[in-house]
Amino acid sequence: MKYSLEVSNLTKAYPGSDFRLDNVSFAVPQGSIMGFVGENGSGKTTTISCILNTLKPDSGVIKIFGEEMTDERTDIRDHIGVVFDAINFPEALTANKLASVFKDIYQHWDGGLFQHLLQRLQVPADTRIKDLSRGMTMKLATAAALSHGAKLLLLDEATSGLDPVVREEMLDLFLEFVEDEEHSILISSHITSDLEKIADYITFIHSGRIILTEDKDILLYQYGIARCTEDQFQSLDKSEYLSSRKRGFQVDVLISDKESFSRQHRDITVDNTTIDEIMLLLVKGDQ
Ligand SMILES: Nc1ncnc2c1ncn2[C@@H]1O[C@H](COP(=O)(O)OP(=O)(O)OP(=O)(O)O)[C@@H](O)[C@H]1O
Repeated sequence: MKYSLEVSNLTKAYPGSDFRLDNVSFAVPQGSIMGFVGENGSGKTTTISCILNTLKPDSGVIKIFGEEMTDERTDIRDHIGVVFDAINFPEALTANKLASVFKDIYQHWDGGLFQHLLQRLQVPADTRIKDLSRGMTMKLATAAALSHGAKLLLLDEATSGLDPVVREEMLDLFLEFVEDEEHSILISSHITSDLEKIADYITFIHSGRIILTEDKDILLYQYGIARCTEDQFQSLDKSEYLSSRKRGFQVDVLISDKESFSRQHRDITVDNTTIDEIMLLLVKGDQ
């Protein structure tokens, strides 16, 4: 399998902070969308900043399109499109002015595509950025990220705070971006329903550590939550589940193969699960 992004044993500590990225490893296959989820402060932005080389990792290797990202490889950065939650475009500029700046910065800037995306997303090209709504600014940032020949998009909370209609438009664009099987996306988001719609894989991070990377369809269709009584739970072998969480008189148990579990335990109810529930059980439950 070819990978657009490979992160291996990445570590990063901040002076004066207890937080530490702890041997973070995961990979984004070419042509796919990887959802990156974790609670506030789990290390998503730190990881993405290290990938972008805007933050210097303490150790670890980051490969983009199979090549190691170093300070010198500015050419690789040209192929990475970025949309962050806090966009910091110069506020006095309009989208059209921004286009003339990007034309000089990016070797592969496609002005026609940028105008097409502005029209499609209904972003006014002659309004100053400071007068655009937050949704408009995020759409503008996305149009820019998609217009300089990027093959890998890094999206850090790019859809947070946007209404469902705008989010749907953005998700459609992301799906179209990866359609040719060459482009890939790493997207961090707290809106896990968005990731359920578009992601091919999900990586969970907790306290600076990767706790699970899995195919999304396996998570949604093969994983499950067994709703056990205390007695039923006590009868289970630890090898049969990933995590458990007591809730009143019930114990929720995360299992990785609900069909095989149900065959073994016909008396236990097993529900489908969601990315949110899996995260809760992995983070709050007992392993
Ligand atoms: N410059 C810094 N100096 C010290 N600590 C920092 C710095 N930047 C981030 N941190 C800490 O590192 C931890 C991880 O932060 P990070 O922004 O990577 O988390 P996140 O998963 O992106 O969170 P969120 O979902 O809230 O955006 C947090 O505890 C944060 O306070």
